[in-house]
Amino acid sequence: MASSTPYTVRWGIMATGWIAEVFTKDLLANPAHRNVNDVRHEVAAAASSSSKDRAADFLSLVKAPSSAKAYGSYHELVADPDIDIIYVATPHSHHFQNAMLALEAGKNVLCEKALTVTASQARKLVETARAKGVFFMEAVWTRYFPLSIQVRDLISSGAIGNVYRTIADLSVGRDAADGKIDFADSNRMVNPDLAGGALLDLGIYALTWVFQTLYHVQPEEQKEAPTVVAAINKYHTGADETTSMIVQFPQHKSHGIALTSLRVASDVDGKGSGGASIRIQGSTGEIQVVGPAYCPLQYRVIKKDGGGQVEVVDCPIPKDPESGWGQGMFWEADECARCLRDGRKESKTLPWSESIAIMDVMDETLRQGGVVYPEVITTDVYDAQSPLNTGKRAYERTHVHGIYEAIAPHFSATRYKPWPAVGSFLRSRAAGAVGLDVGCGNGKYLGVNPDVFMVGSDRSPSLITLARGRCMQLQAQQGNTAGAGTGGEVGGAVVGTDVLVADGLSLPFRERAADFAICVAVIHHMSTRARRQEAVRQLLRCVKLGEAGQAGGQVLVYVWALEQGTSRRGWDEGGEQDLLVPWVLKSQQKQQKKQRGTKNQDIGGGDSNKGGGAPPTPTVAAPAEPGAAPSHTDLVFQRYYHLYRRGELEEDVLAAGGVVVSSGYERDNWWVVAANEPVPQGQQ
Ligand SMILES: NC(=O)C1=CN([C@@H]2O[C@H](COP(=O)(O)OP(=O)(O)OC[C@H]3O[C@@H](n4cnc5c(N)ncnc54)[C@H](OP(=O)(O)O)[C@@H]3O)[C@@H](O)[C@H]2O)C=CC1
Ligand SMILES: O=C1OC[C@@H](O)[C@H](O)[C@H]1O
Repeated sequence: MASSTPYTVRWGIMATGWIAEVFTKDLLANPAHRNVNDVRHEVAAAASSSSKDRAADFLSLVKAPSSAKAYGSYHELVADPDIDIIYVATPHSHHFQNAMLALEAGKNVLCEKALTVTASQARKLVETARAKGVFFMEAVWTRYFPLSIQVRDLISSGAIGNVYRTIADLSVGRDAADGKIDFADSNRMVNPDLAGGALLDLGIYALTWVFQTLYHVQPEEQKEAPTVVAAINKYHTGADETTSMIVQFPQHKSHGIALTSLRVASDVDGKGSGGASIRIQGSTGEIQVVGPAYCPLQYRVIKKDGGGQVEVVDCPIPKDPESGWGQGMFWEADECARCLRDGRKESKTLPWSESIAIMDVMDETLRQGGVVYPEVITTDVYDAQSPLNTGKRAYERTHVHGIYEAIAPHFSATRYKPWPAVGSFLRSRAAGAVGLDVGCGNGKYLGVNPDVFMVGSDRSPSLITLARGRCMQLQAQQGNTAGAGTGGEVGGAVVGTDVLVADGLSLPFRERAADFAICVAVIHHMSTRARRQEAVRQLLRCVKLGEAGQAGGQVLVYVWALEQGTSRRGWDEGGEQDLLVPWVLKSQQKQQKKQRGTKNQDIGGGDSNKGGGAPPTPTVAAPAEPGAAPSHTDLVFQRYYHLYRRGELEEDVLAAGGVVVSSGYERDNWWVVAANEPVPQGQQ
């Protein structure tokens, strides 16, 4: 119902990435140019989890009005009373926690697709929206296109008879010559930490077409949840690269074939020569939808008795002539506005139950294909302080990963002696055992026991380059010139080492692959307890289980202690546990002098594994650790540490599902030897 004064919705934009930009520019396009006069949109604020500056830059990029506020955290955004609805534009991995943050704050929410990582998360969001009495919708923009509305209307009117089959494909050909996919492993498209993979990002659109043509149009009382048979090819990161689903509605005698891939393309030459990517097949005709499944611009109707005539309907996206902008995302925003205006909590075009039904299909598909995402992104337990809500990732990126990248050579030059207790642990491992060194830094532990096979991993590519050099050196020393990662028999001793870049929170090793693992001075760099516990869980996952009465694989973990009463640092019981600790990069001249005179016993929380982010901006000559005052030419990098209090590491082992074999304190560090719960005999 149109009124003379358009209903105005004030939007808060959560995240500042690609789609946030596209959507926000669409919000700012004049609705009159798409013949919409009953609603309008205002951009009230944007928030970045990285910094307030980034949010401000985003607002100026999209040309938001100067009244729009910039926030440096998602928490501040959802607390703003001048916002009616939050648009969640973070990666899929974050949707559950971020949407929940907004719903819990009593905000209406439009959340990007795929709604969540799991169906159970989607159900929790819906329950919360219902309990809070707020509007909530999944942002599948395609549903609100005039083209989609026309196609659904044609089906409902019986224009092609009973629809028995829909074939829908959304695939992008990013196959690379070296067998890889043309996305960096860290990219959200293939990174399991960000719920990457073809299905959740692209397959959702193929399923959208299956659902809006076979399910949405079913009469309410006959709505039928489908079954699914799926096949998945996994990429080396663990995300799905090609996924095919047969979605069956047995009572309606219909099949949906939903296809998606990062290897092959729906539009093979980028010119549309591949034909329609969606075919909706009815008893008396067929509708073909042309263009990418997320943003099709044409459909064709072919009737069985049409004598070869094809009706072609173009549905262009109107642009705002002033800005030249218009991408078609404004239609879903208009739907949100109308729902808010009319007091509706869910959209009839994409009801909650339908989003959940689609998530159920995706859940089952991932299950059948064996795709497993990390717990931190699949949990359906809301945590306002989850790193997904606080942006601690950015904090670690700045104060851990980036720093190790920047200081790697200096760090390595001062960290070459194995800690004695770690050395003893390694030397006591059985000959032929396979061990992991998670957060291996420059690889100083890799050659301690030449009778075991060691695989080192680290988050920092620069440190791994140094560690790789160390592997080569070890093998050369032992007469094996074959190079790192090869192993071989040398003078009776077996040499086997290899190194790779990997994040301690998503280790690429097969479950139970190792006999033991070490993780020295790594976990204290993780900025939430959940992440620290997840790191322990990952280590335990990689080592063998023990049968009743028999020890399984052991995991040695070292972390920096809060109780450092005897050290010069002055930290002790009851003090602040989360600290920034300076790393002073001495001016070159001083460094050379120091290295010549160094007797580095090298114990203390100075090692790390974390690296790979953007290089941090060091300060010059900030106060350093007591006794190490920097001069004005020194660079000072602030590294983040969580200092463990007595007993905390053991608690984390238990929380991660492990058992404590032994534990103790050694020179400013707490350590623990952990293992998995022994498996009762006969159950292994
Ligand atoms: N409807 C559509 O056509 C499209 C929808 N999408 C959907 O939008 C969502 C975002 O995709 P897209 O914009 O391409 O992604 P981008 O990587 O471009 O942006 C994601 C943003 O999320 C924030 N963020 C918070 N935590 C993280 C993290 N750990 N890693 C990366 N980013 C983080 C960042 O903003 P900040 O630092 O400011 O917090 C970042 O800029 C996805 O769910 C995707 O499926 C994507 C493209 C098209
Ligand atoms: O939603 C989307 O549509 C367009 C694609 O390029 C993008 O990867 C996806 O997120």
